[in-house]
Amino acid sequence: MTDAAAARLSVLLAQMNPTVGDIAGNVELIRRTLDRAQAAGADLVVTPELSICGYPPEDLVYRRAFLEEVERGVEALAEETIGRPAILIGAPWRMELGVVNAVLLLADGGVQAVRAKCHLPNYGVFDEQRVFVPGPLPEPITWKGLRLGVLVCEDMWYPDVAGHLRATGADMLIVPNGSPFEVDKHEVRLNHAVARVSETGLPLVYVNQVGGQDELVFDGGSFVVNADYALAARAARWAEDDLLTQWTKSARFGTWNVDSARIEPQLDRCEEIYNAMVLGTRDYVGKNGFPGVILGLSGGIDSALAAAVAVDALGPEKVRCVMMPSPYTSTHSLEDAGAIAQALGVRYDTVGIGPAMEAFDAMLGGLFGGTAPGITEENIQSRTRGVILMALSNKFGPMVLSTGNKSEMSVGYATLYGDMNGGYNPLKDVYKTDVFAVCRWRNAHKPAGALGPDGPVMPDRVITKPPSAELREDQKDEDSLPPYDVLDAILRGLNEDQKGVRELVADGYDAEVVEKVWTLLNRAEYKRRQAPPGVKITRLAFGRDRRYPITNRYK
Ligand SMILES: Nc1ncnc2c1ncn2[C@@H]1O[C@H](COP(=O)(O)OP(=O)(O)OC[C@H]2O[C@@H]([n+]3cccc(C(=O)O)c3)[C@H](O)[C@@H]2O)[C@@H](O)[C@H]1O
Ligand SMILES: Nc1ncnc2c1ncn2[C@@H]1O[C@H](COP(=O)(O)OP(=O)(O)OP(=O)(O)O)[C@@H](O)[C@H]1O
Ligand SMILES: NC(=O)CC[C@H](N)C(=O)O
Repeated sequence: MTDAAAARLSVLLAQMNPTVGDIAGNVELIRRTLDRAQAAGADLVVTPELSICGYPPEDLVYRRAFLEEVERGVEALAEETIGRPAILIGAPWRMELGVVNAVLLLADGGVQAVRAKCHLPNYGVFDEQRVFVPGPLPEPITWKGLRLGVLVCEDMWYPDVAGHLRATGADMLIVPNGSPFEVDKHEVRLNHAVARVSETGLPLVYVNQVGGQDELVFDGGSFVVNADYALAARAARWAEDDLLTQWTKSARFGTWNVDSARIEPQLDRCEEIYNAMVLGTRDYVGKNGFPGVILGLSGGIDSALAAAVAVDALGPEKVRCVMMPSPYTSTHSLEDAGAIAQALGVRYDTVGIGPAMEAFDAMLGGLFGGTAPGITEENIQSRTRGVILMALSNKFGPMVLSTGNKSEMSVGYATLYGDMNGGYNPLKDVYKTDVFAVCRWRNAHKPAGALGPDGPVMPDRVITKPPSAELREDQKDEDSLPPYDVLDAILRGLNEDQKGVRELVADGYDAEVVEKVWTLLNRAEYKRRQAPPGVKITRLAFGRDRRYPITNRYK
């Protein structure tokens, strides 16, 4: 593509994994992408939203030095474009109206154009109105005779920006995104894209970020929808990808369309959830510089899944598991924990907690004299395990993974400063019923890019036996909680669907059970506020998605 009369164009969708705040590192990533794009013969490279600083930069945007470093990075990249492909990059950008969430066209050695995001999302996990000002409706960027209609992420979720670009002569819509993962969200994105194509008659290029950032994970899945609504290209999910697309201009209609590109397959629900946990864990551990992780392996399903995720994310040599039996630990738990460690190929140690339990009984006996043993003593077991894991973390450096699933985090069935210890929790947004399904799925499949074993990662018995915390004789989770299928259905109603107790009772759930779950859910807010971060998977994850007061008398 060299001039206005040309009818061919090659666009590279650069689905990259930037690190928030690592401007030099991200500039280098973009520079290398530019090298590959040039080698592949691309005319234009499109990178994700705020690609130079990573998304979301949050309050870093308030810092002048940060914005200045971004500007220097942009200048350096602009110089790289002499005699090379042009590139659209995302950057927080100082303008007269304030700091905007911008897209810049770098070409021929300079910044050729700047466009700002109009719709700043401020719901769910997003807080963009806190740090950015909205831009005016953008007009197309003229480049080599083409009119590029650039809009940023949330701008694609409404008709007005695309409509204005169409009205002002855009040839195509190009959307850089920082769109975090939620189960089934790729369909939602595609539906918005097709709606914009249908309203404007223009093809649409969607480029998403990939990678983990604290509680968010970005799943990639960049794509192109042609003007006839056909999906013309789709990049890999859950991995960096350069998706090269070849475009031609129809001599008859004057429209641009992709006529050759890869279309990667869709994934099923369990594979999505599993990949989200793996990438979230890999990037949290890697981007925060830990040599590996350590976790308590009980022989139960939650720690088995956390261990499998960690091994698939980091490789077995970076995962350490510790069995910490008490007098209540069953033989099958010891056998199963050993079998899981063997299947995963991880270092496995055993540290019994019996001596600590006796020591606490002796130390506290004088003060506890005359009281019946109960939850207090059970929590001491959990806390002893937490102390052991934190000691190993301090001594050898691996970060502790905590393993509480979303059902437990909802009702507060976890011990503060005990099994809630940890730096990151891969299962935090996965309900127990999904834990079962995902374990079955992983035992039968190994996802692309996983560093763990090809075969099963845990014995079947770990999935089929009744869950138990083994904090006293013959304890089962279902002694104190409704069966997990009922509990999770009620929790999904209360959490993701924002239903009230009365609505759930009208849906057929037992009033007493719903009341109990609602009370437990509210009461556990203080625990969740002290819980480690974990990857967002559902429409409503605990964390920024759900901001409830701790001190709260609303019934
Ligand atoms: N509003 C509030 N704001 C701040 N702190 C508050 C608080 N309310 C209580 N607290 C504090 O929290 C303490 C209670 O919390 P905590 O010490 O954690 O103890 P607690 O929640 O009473 O007990 C732990 C629960 O988790 C269950 N558990 C434990 C371990 C594993 C599993 C499993 O199934 O995997 C289940 C166990 O059966 C029990 O129901 C109170 O003693 C008080 O100090
Ligand atoms: N005997 C044990 N040895 C090592 N770690 C343990 C042991 N018991 C509990 N833990 C740790 O504490 C976490 C919570 O354990 P608990 O058994 O109470 O609950 P759970 O939700 O049933 O988890 P799991 O399914 O992993 O057993 C476990 O996931 C594990 O990391
Ligand atoms: N970065 C954004 O603007 C994200 C908001 C958008 N609705 C999404 O999740 O895809």
